[in-house]
Amino acid sequence: MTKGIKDPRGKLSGIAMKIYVLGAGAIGSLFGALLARAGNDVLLVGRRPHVEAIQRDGLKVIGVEEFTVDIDAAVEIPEEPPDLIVLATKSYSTAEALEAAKKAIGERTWIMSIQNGLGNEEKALKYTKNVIGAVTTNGAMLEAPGRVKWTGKGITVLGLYPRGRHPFVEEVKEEMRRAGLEAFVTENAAGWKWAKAIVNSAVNPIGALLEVKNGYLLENESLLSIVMEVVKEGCRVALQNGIEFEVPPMELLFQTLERTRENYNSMLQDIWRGKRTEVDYINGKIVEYAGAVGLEAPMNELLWALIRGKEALAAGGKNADTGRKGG
Ligand SMILES: NC(=O)C1=CN([C@@H]2O[C@H](COP(=O)(O)OP(=O)(O)OC[C@H]3O[C@@H](n4cnc5c(N)ncnc54)[C@H](O)[C@@H]3O)[C@@H](O)[C@H]2O)C=CC1
Ligand SMILES: CC(C)(CO)C(=O)C(=O)O
Repeated sequence: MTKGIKDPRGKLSGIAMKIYVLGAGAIGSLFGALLARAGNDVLLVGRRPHVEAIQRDGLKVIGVEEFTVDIDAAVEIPEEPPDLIVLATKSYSTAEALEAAKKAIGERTWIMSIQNGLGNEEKALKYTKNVIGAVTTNGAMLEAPGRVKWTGKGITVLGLYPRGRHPFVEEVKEEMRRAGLEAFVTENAAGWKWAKAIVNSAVNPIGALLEVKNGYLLENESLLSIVMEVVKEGCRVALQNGIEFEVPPMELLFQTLERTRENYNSMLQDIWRGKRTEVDYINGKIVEYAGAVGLEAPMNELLWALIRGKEALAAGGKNADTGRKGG
């Protein structure tokens, strides 16, 4: 287990960054564990069962790599401003999490969203101009309190949000690389966030409605053509909103489906757990941005409504086709 010696300022001596992970669930705990193992002063801010398990036994990482890290964890964010807040809640928790964290957002504090969906960085920009947008294709799952599974090694693209460059972004990229995360800087963070959201807007709801692995969408011709039409609709909305792409979403779609053939997507997993999904911040946001520029987004609108309906059924514990209780 790694643990540094705190200096009078409360920073671990000779440590690169003081980092709070706000919303330490699956992906936040993975990023936090890796950054802590690399010697950063990391605090995970999460929910009680997970926090207490970490305080008792450290945080165990399994899957791609296996290690245990002795890392600070708390249910409340401290007032002392860190260098970096990694925003890792689900998108529907962002507003509340940031409002609760505002006491910790100092003049020099940066906020980096590693979330899926649209609108998170805009919420962070209400508190500071120091915002980084990041897209990660790493996969993580919280197996139990105090234990996170690194389910898939991917890349993380990060940049000053909405676009541009800043030396601090390069520093974060270097820290992520030192931590064993494959990280790259982009000057077009907004374009990457939109490209990922457009891929999610097509893959997640269709995979969730049919309850199939991502690979099935590749193998079934008629389904793939629908997925591609949803991607095209999202691209039209993005371009009309002035978004440019470094990687075309259609290319990212096929890369993603190939790489994650065996995945049940996160929206389907949330539905199976009877949890709220992020559909409002994926398909819902695309519908909102379409309206803002006088466009219609009928496919996103339909998928948004269908997933809301499926969420309601799952929350009520009913299975649509039989009406029987449970899965
Ligand atoms: N899990 C994954 O493999 C990946 C997730 N993402 C994205 O990252 C974001 C987080 O996803 P997950 O880690 O899977 O979700 P999660 O639900 O496992 O983790 C979020 C955690 O934040 C906690 N939380 C919410 N509000 C809080 C607050 N105010 N203070 C403290 N804790 C709070 C929740 O209770 C939860 O434990 C989502 O936008 C997701 O789409 C992106 C890539 C991969
Ligand atoms: C890329 C994809 C679709 C992988 O499953 C994902 O981001 C998710 O499941 O939310």
